[in-house]
Amino acid sequence: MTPLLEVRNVTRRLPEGAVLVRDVSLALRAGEFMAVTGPSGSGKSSLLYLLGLLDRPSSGEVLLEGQDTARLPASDLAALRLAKLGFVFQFHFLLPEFTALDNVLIPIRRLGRLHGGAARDRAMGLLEAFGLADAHQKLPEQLSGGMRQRCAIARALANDPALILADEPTGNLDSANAAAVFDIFERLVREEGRAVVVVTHDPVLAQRATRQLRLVDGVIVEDTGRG
Ligand SMILES: Nc1ncnc2c1ncn2[C@@H]1O[C@H](COP(=O)(O)OP(=O)(O)OP(=O)(O)O)[C@@H](O)[C@H]1O
Repeated sequence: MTPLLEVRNVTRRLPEGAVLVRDVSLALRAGEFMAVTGPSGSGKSSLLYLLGLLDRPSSGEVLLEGQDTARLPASDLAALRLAKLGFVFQFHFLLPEFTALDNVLIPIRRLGRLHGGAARDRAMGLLEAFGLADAHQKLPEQLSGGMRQRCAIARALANDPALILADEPTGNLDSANAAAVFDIFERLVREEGRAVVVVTHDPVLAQRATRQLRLVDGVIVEDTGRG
């Protein structure tokens, strides 16, 4: 079966020559939960941006559902990200002037597959699933840190992406809220068959993933899912 996402011999070099990611190849399938670990500056975020079509490799291929993305214009990449990928970052990036509900509704409306009540039902369903039903009219600043990050995850799932990419999503959370975020990721993988890639510094949380990818100096030094 075609992998959800495949990168082949991907290198990302800065114009002045520094190499952030060097000759990385991997395939990611539905139902995989992959933790990306490695020392600070080892290229974890750089790799995640390449996997998420937020950045382009200097060389190598990035295929989403078998489609080569190399020559797609930026607008097509943005459309693919909106429809097929969900992102969660260390900082929630919720829009401060919009309610929790509107933050989840905005990507649904931008994609335009669901309208009116159906769009609202989808957004409310996600907020309910993450314990935010009663908070749907609150602004981000009125939510706790854990609630904000769960709202950011609800937003990442708004358009039903097959793949969720998370960069240090628990970096600003206490251990209970961090564990709750990983509980959600496990559920998305086990019960819904999505794929999750999570960059984390936390070795205990990383062990909850089903696949471990370790980077040093932009190179994969361990990938338990290879083979
Ligand atoms: N656009 C850029 N311009 C210059 N340097 C960059 C750029 N992007 C990344 N870097 C540098 O490349 C290296 C790899 O960065 P990256 O953020 O991918 O590492 P990381 O493993 O995610 O690090 P951390 O764990 O500290 O977040 C770092 O030394 C970083 O400072």
